[in-house]
Amino acid sequence: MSEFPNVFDSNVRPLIWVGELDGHLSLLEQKELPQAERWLKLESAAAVADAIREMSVRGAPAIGIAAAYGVALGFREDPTLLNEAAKVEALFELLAKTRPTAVNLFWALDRMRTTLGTVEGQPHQDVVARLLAEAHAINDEDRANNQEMGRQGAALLKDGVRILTHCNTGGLATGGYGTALGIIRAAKAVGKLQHVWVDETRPYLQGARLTAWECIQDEIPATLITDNMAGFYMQQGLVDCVIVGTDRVAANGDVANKIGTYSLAVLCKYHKIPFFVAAPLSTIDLNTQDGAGIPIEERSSKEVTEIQGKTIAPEGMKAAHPAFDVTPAELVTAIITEVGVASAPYSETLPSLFGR
Ligand SMILES: CSC[C@@H](O)[C@@H](O)C(=O)COP(=O)(O)O
Repeated sequence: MSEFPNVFDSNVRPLIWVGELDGHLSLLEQKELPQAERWLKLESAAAVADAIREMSVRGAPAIGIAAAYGVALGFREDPTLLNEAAKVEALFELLAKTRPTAVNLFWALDRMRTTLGTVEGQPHQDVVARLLAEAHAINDEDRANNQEMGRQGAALLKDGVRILTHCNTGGLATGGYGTALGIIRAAKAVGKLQHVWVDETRPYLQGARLTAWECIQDEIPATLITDNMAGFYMQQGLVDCVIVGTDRVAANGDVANKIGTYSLAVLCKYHKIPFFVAAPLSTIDLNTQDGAGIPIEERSSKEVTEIQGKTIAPEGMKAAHPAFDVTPAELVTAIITEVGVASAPYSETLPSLFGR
């Protein structure tokens, strides 16, 4: 049994620091959910980098939070980093190279680098303490931002809403509560939610394994569907809106998210259904002009030819696995953030969320 507070509620938090300065990062192993609830004990930057690369932790905000703890652990492990700039660069590179698409990773590393700049010349213990405090802040702020995003998003929805969602955007993908799934949680909390259609999200099955798990824990009324059923239920008039998360929003409002998101947006356009994107400010990348500038991660073809270690395609069959796609801004009804809701023209409304 887990030594942690009940994870089977809306307090699902995949990243928990245990102990003080000499403690460790406890990470809920997402590859084993829903079959097993196992917590990994991470005590080094390399272990954190592996956990991100191998998807023991995944989801844009959660990747960023893990990387922030990775920086703190890297400095704790090796006091010589204080005097060797090349080692600091190697640490940041180790973490930055884990996954390319979610901008939260780079956002969190930038924030840790800025923090590092404020403790120059200080004793090792103090530097580690400051870095750890920043990682905690990133973790806690993300959760609070998700709750606010939930409030903002729920206000847009009608009573009795039936929502379709893709991938996993819940507590597991964040510091807690979730982005798109956070809005769904909030809609339930205010009594507006009728039902959720959960896309299984081939090939990695984040919907079937993780979102379904969170819905069961929180008693969110939901039905699991395969990705190719979305159009069927829209045609039947049983979907009022789609809400998804995102790994990176470009300055023009193009949205990168889990492969299959673009197809949903096109279906929404045909069926005249609102297509909402939940994005904390940490996922909005004003430095990337449009979707063409967003790197799309290509993952192992085995994740397509195998399901949970069992081969489903004939030996020798090639398979492709772009892990994300880009939905053009023109298909996005609104982008819901913790500081407000943006709609087209995004090149004007997104900067204004940052007070620009
Ligand atoms: C809050 S989660 C938003 C996105 O990160 C989510 O929709 C997603 O695409 C996750 O992809 P993953 O490959 O599982 O890390």
